[in-house]
Amino acid sequence: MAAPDGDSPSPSSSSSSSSSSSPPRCVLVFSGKRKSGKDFVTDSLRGRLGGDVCAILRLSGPLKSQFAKEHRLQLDKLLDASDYKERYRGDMIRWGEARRSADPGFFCRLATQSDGARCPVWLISDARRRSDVDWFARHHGAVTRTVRVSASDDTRRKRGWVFTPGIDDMESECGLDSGVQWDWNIRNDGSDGDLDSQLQEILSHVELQLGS
Ligand SMILES: Nc1ncnc2c1ncn2[C@@H]1O[C@H](COP(=O)(O)OP(=O)(O)OP(=O)(O)O)[C@@H](O)[C@H]1O
Ligand SMILES: C[C@@](O)(CCOP(=O)(O)O)CC(=O)O
Repeated sequence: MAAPDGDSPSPSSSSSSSSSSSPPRCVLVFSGKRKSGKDFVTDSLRGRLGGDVCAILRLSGPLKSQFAKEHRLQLDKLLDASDYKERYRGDMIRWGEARRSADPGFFCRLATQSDGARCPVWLISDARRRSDVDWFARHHGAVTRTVRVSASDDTRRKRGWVFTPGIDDMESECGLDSGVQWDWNIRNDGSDGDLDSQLQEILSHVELQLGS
């Protein structure tokens, strides 16, 4: 994976950027469109691996937290799959892009400095831009793998997705439609059984990385 993201590594943004003394043993960077099931898939993987070894790190976590503070909004509702979040999505995208244009690694660095980053396995649940993928390649390249989660528009609609111009046709949703060679492509349209068999390969990889 290429790694030019333009932010200059500092002691707090290098591979020792987590609050852990040891760097992660395995980093999985997930991407997918709205309602493709990124959270569902990463929750499912963490459920199997266990919360003691595996943390879900959301790039949108520090973004939503700061956005909620500045705009006096309810953070818990921005974090779940609610209509409330969708109401503010456009504003959050624009707010985040202003930060990213000054420092493309801004949210990657914050997410990997959270408490969860003490775990040896990181599931980065929401890469949306090339700069996100490049940041992990640059700082944790040896242990980073990428996963694209897809679902048909029909499935996504059944999960509540409504095409919204200005969101679904912009970088936040389309920035990783091409240009990345995904290590795994997960099709999340069907039953739990279908998903389980696809996740098995990823779980085997993680277990190998952990040496178990
Ligand atoms: N395989 C599945 N089986 C059952 N329900 C699913 C499955 N995948 C996703 N869902 C449900 O679809 C909805 C959207 O999934 P999820 O929140 O994981 O998507 P997302 O890609 O994280 O979306 P967003 O980017 O909008 O946050 C949730 O209610 C989730 O529980
Ligand atoms: C503002 C934004 O982070 C919202 C992401 O929300 P979610 O991952 O769909 O819950 C999207 C973006 O960064 O472009």
